[in-house]
Amino acid sequence: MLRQQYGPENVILSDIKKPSAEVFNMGPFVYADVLDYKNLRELVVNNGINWLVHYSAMLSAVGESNVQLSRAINITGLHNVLDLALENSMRLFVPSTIGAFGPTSPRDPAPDLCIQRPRTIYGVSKVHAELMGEYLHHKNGLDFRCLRYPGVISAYTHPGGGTTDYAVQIFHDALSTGHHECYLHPQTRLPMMHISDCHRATVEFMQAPECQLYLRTYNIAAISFTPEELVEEIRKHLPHLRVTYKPDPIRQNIADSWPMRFDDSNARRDWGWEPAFGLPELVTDMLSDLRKRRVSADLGVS
Ligand SMILES: NC(=O)c1ccc[n+]([C@@H]2O[C@H](COP(=O)([O-])OP(=O)(O)OC[C@H]3O[C@@H](n4cnc5c(N)ncnc54)[C@H](O)[C@@H]3O)[C@@H](O)[C@H]2O)c1
Ligand SMILES: C[C@@H](O)[C@H](N)C(=O)O
Repeated sequence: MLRQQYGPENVILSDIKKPSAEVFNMGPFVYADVLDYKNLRELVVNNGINWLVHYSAMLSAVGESNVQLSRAINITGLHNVLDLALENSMRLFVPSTIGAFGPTSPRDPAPDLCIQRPRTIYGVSKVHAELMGEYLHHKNGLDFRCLRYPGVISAYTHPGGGTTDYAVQIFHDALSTGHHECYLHPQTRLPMMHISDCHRATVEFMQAPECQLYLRTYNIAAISFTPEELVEEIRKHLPHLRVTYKPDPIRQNIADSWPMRFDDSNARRDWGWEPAFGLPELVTDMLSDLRKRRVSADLGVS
């Protein structure tokens, strides 16, 4: 989306992992480790970067299995990015998450401002990011912007160690084996969002004039569903889909501590946030995208 608006050469992607050939050929891609401050600084200075979108992180479930690494990437990495943004007067976007709330937060819905006592290192690091960014905004004028994303559902990448991963994996399974084993209880309700809505929200928020922003961290919402409801919607397209439930105590415990719905009324009021994808649209789009991808990769479709 950014490359369409600003020109492919003006948006540089980075990671520590080699991208797919498709991503690599779309525009500039560089290696950047968020733990290597000198390298980050070189990239910013040499390329005259003025916006920084900081996605690198370890997600909730995988974070619990390596707390030290998660702390390094999510907290030390964030500090590097904050310092860099301040030093070079960049606009900085950092995503937060439904995981920034905990069992003592209001869950249905969770408002922007309420008790936040998450019980995962991921959640703790995201609350830290929200607070550090807001602190540097008020103290030093950093143009820090943060959206709390729901579980994001995309056909482009495989799930990366989160608690909401089932809602992506189920589409892959539905089109391959026709069987999905779900690690959450069928009635576990969580806020979710199609990747297109997530990208559009991020770009619209980054482009919003500062005078419209009464908060620096906003909830954004689109849909909220349970595994059972998702299965019912997928079965409208693939009636043969078989789902079994085998709750994983770690991920179930995390999901039970997160909001069931998000209150995003402030984002709607201040900068005009409006989601486009409901559950039926999300399911239709995911199945059609994944079908095309499987066919072009010469994989069968169940
Ligand atoms: N996916 C979701 O449902 C969701 C929901 C809410 C918020 N978010 C946030 O969005 C961001 C992206 O999430 P995602 O789902 O793409 O996660 P992901 O795990 O798929 O991707 C994280 C990326 O960070 C990279 N990374 C790891 N260590 C790094 C390092 N030292 N330096 C540079 N890069 C490094 C990884 O290589 C990977 O490409 C995260 O900040 C996450 O908290 C995601
Ligand atoms: C919700 C989000 O932050 C991520 N998908 C996770 O489950 O960890």
